[in-house]
Formats: sequence, structure tokens, C-alpha cells
Amino acid sequence: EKKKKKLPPGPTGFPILGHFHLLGKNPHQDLHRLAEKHGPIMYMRFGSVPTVVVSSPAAAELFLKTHDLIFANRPHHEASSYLGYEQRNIVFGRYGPYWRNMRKLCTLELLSNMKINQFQPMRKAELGLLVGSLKQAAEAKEVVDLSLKIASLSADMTCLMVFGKKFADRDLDEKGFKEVMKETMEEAAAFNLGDYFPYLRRLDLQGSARRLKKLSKIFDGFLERIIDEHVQNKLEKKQSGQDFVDTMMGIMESGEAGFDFDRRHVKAVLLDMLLAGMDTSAAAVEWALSEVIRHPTVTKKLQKELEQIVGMNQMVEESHLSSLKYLDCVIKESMRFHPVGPLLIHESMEDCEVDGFQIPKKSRVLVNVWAIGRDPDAWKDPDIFSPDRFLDRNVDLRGRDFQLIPFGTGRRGCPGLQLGLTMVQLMVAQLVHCFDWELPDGLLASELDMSENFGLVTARATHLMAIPTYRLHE
Ligand code: HEM
Repeated sequence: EKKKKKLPPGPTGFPILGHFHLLGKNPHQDLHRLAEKHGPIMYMRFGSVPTVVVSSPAAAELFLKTHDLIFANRPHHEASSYLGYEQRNIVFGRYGPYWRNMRKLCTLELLSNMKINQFQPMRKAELGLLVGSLKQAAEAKEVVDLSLKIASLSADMTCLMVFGKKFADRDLDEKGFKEVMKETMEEAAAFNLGDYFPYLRRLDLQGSARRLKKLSKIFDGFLERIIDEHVQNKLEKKQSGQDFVDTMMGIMESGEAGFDFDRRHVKAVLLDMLLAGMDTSAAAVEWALSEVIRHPTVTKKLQKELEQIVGMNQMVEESHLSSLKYLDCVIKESMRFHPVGPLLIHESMEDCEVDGFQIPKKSRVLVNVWAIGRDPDAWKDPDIFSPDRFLDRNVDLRGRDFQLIPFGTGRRGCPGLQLGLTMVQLMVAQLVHCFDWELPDGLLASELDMSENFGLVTARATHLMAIPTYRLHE
């Protein structure tokens, strides 16, 4: 009862998500014992699917470390059929040799430290372009749509790495990149009846299959054009370097993969990199900047650190990042407070027993990262944004400490962690170092709307508009 009062409501607006709670009669005394020992765990049935919601660091450790292998599967999701090329991708892929091989391939060819470093000059150039355009806006004292700018920068960086070139907004579809991405994330995140009542799937009562089909057609056409272009360039020997598409096509043509690998697999993994990388990084930057703007003392402290480490005569370089300790605290605090993946969605591969509690095969496990980040037993004053809490506390966000897991952890943890973190740290540092930010229409920083627009898998910040003033010495 005491715990119930202290815990916040869950991210989807479900007041029970943050709590230990059972629907109906409780046949599971073992679950009570488990929850008493490890903190809030909820067990219920959504339709025909047994579902466990885990909302404390200790319980998350049980599912993502102690029993990681058993819970390393992903459940069926309507979006996985359409956007995951029938679960041929990594994000929705079923645990097994194919998923392992694909993940290894992507880590090696795109997400390794060596590959990330290769793209450092590209990130510097792209960020330089953004700073240039913001400088012009600063001279004209214009209001800037920061959300849009950040989303475009993240899209450009991701496309350059994955496809070897940038695209105009309308190249994907007449609605534009950002709009299609937004619709896709919303569909992927939506609660879908068919996932819990399989016999309703064919009726498509919510119309999500129809909408997902339409979206997947847009992406498929776009990816087909990109692959054709790469094939053509290779035939005409027009190409300079080798990008991720060339590498994937090379593996497909050589037959060296050692597992089924055709165009559908190439497209599935290209779409993964686009969908998993672009929106997450942009949302994380948006949240962090919004919090920095809302807290002038945090802005001052961060700017002071940047002045000392980087100096007022130059922009931030990636080589500075490891020395920016307060920046590290700001990003950690922002990810604790606003995880862009508030619920990790896993599935049990077999019947198992977790500390005395029986969990059947194909149960869904939702790790409530949002509630864990606000667990009063793990965090002092969890509802206050305070980066300073990390100054004297060695808490890591890479999956070692279960009270802070914005990238997940274990077998299904984010393989793009290093790339995503680098992009987020660099963008936030640069935008705070080069500019002071003022909100338009005399809006006070404390009045900035921070209401969280949650879906099941992503959380978006509200639109951030602001007026920049350039700070660096010419
Ligand atoms: C700030 C940026 C990012 C955040 C916060 C983030 C967060 C996450 C989270 C929470 C998961 C789910 C983990 C789980 O279910 O246990 C995930 C999975 C994944 N992420 Fe990221 N991510 C980010 C950037 C990226 C980038 C840049 C890429 C690649 C270009 C990427 C690729 C993936 C993939 C492929 C998966 C699926 C892994 C699997 O199912 O095996 N992410 N990410």
C-alpha cells in the first residue's frame, strides 16, 4: 500500500503500469513473494496473452540478466509483418541463429567503434551546416523550429551512413520524411487488438493493417529505388566509396552469409537502421535540450564546462566529449526522466520459473523503463530534473546498472548505443555551446510544455520552438 502511493502512473496513462497489481482473483501467491522481494511486478492477461509488467530495477535484472536468454524473443506485432518484412529484421526478429547473424553483421558493418569513427567528419560537416543556418536565424532574430531542425539533422546523418547520400524531404513520399516517420512510429507503437486476440487479426477492426500496408509500400518503393541505384552505379563504375547498402548487396550476391539472404533481408535491415536510429536520437536530443532550456542553472553550468574544455573560439569536436563530465550528467538525467523507449517489449521462449513464479511460454514481458527511472526506492526526488545527482554517483547507462536502462540491456539491448549516444551528446553540446536559447512570445522557460506524448514504444517531446543568439567569438 505504501509503495502504491509513492509510485507514479505508468507511461501509457495506465495508472496501474507503475504498480504491483493483479487483475481478477490472485492465484499467484508466488508473484506476491516475488514482488515483495524485487519490487513492482504486475501479471495479467491481455486477451489470450499472459503479460508481465516489470517496474523496478531488481525485477528488470531478473528478466534482462538472470533469465535474459529465455526472454530474448520478440512477440508478434502487426507492425513486424509489414515493416519488418515478416520478422526478417533485427528489431522485431525472433530470437535464433538468423537474428543473431543479422545483428552481428550490422554491428560489424555499421555500428562498430571503427565504423562510427569513420563517419566522424560527416557528422562534423552536417552539424556545421546546421550551426551555419542557425547563425543566420540568430542574426535575423527569427524563431526556429528546433524539433524540425534536429529531426532533419538526424535523418541526414543516418541516411549518409546507411545509404551514402542525403534525401530531399519529398524523396520518400509527398507527405515528407518527418510526417511518414511520425505516422510509422505511431502505428508501430499503437496498442493493437489483433496482437492480443489473434482470431480478431483478420478483421483488422482498428484499420492498422491497412495503414501499415500503405506505409510499408512507401518504404519498400524507396528502398527498391535506392538498391537499384546502387546496382546501377556499380555497373557503371560510378561509385566512389562503399556504403552499408553496397556491403549488404555484396554479401547477398556472394552467398557468403551462410543463411538465407535476399533482397527482402537487405531491405529489412536497411529499414531497421532508418527506423531504430533516426527518430530515437532526434527525440533524445529534443528532450535534453527542452530540459536544459527549462533550467537556466543547468544551462549556465553546462556552458561554463564547454567554455573551459572547448573554449569560445571553436565548435565542439567529438574528441571533447569524453572530457565533458557535466554534459554526461545532463544526458543521463534526461534519459532517466524521458526514456525514448519507455517500454521494452520481450517474450518468453519457453515455460520458465522466475524466483519461484511460473511464467508460461509466449508470455509478453514489458519492462517499464519509464517507471524504473522514477522509482522512489532507486532515485531521490525522482520527479525533479537534476543532472547533479550523477556528479557523485557512478551510475552507468550502458546496461550495467538496472536503475538506468534507456538503451535496454542484455541480448536485445540496443546495438546502436555508441552511435546514438555520440550523436545525442554531440548535438546537445554543440547547440548549447554555440547558442543561447530564448522561447518565443515571451514564454517563460518554466512554462515550456513538457507533457509526454507516449506510445507503447516511443515517447515524443512536444514541439520545441526557440530563438537563438550566437555565443562564440568569430
Ligand atoms: C539515443 C538513441 C537511441 C536510443 C535511446 C535507443 C534505444 C533502444 C532501445 C530501448 C531498444 C530496445 C532494447 C530492448 O528491447 O531491450 C533498442 C533496440 C534497437 N536499437 Fe536502439 N536506440 C538508439 C539509437 C539507435 C541507433 C542509432 C541504431 C542504429 C542505427 C539503433 C538500432 C537498434 C536496433 C537494431 C535495435 C533492436 C535490437 C534487437 O532487437 O536485437 N538504435 N534501442
